[in-house]
Amino acid sequence: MKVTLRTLFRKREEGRKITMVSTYDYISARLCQEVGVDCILVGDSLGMVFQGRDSTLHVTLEEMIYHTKAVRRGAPDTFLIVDMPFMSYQVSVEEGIKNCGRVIKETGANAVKLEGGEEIAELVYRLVRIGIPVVGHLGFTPQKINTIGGYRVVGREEEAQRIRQDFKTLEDAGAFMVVLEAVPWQLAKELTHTSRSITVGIGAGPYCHGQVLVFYDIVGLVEDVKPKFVRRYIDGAGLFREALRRFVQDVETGAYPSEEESYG
Ligand SMILES: Nc1nc(=O)c2c([nH]1)NC[C@@H]1CN(c3ccc(C(=O)N[C@@H](CCC(=O)O)C(=O)O)cc3)CN21
Ligand SMILES: CC(C)C(=O)C(=O)O
Ligand SMILES: [Mg+2]
Repeated sequence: MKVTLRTLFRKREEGRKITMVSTYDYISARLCQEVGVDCILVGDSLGMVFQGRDSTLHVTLEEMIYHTKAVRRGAPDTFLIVDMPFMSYQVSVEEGIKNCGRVIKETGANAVKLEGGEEIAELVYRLVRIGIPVVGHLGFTPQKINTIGGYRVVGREEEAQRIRQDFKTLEDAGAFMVVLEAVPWQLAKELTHTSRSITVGIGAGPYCHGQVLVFYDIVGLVEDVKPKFVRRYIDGAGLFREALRRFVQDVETGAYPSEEESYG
């Protein structure tokens, strides 16, 4: 069954949690759909996780489109959200609309995600009226790493009021969902309980309507960063290393391939 906006809001109304995974490829997307993940986000975290960059700032629109097409082939029925990359929607409302429109037309995604609050409100309003569902992203917003000044919780003390205001502004502009990243759980709880939209937390505590993590974090393949909020469900890197070691050993010793694994 295809996941739609209505499915997601029905889940919210019934008090059932919404699941989202950020991933970038066909194989992992297939697995997500198979186990019933509601939403896949093609996150611009691919700049760090897939490309090995030290921030998300270098990712291009073409790269996001390329990965989204692969993910869509693996997960045709999942609600698919594309993270709009840095500088693809900040220059002007017109350019933002053009780029978001391209993404939707070329990839078959269902929605776009934009970082920020008041500064993107006009764009959010226009997109929603055009017919493009918008996901907001508040708290720690990686595309502002250089002004935020590194990885940290955003929304303690005076910053909380800014986030409350931005949250309301996004909802008023028509955002149907808001990702809350690295905000104090008390603030995420308050926003969730006063919201019309769907809140999805990452490092925002247990009270959001849904939770999102990066696929490669969930399966323990990311070893260079381990934010406090990540739960690694298996030691993927350990399992993969072991498999590779055995392959190398088998080739070197002649144990692979056998005649049965060959063509006569
Ligand atoms: N693999 C991966 N998972 C993510 O969740 C993720 C990315 N990459 N890249 C894009 C953003 C950046 N994120 C990050 C990356 C690192 C920390 C981190 O190192 N946090 C530490 C230190 C915090 C501090 O210095 O105060 C932590 O303990 O949480 C947090 C969020 C979340 N997103
Ligand atoms: C972690 C999620 C929210 C994200 O923005 C990403 O993967 O880029
Ligand atoms: Mg992102």
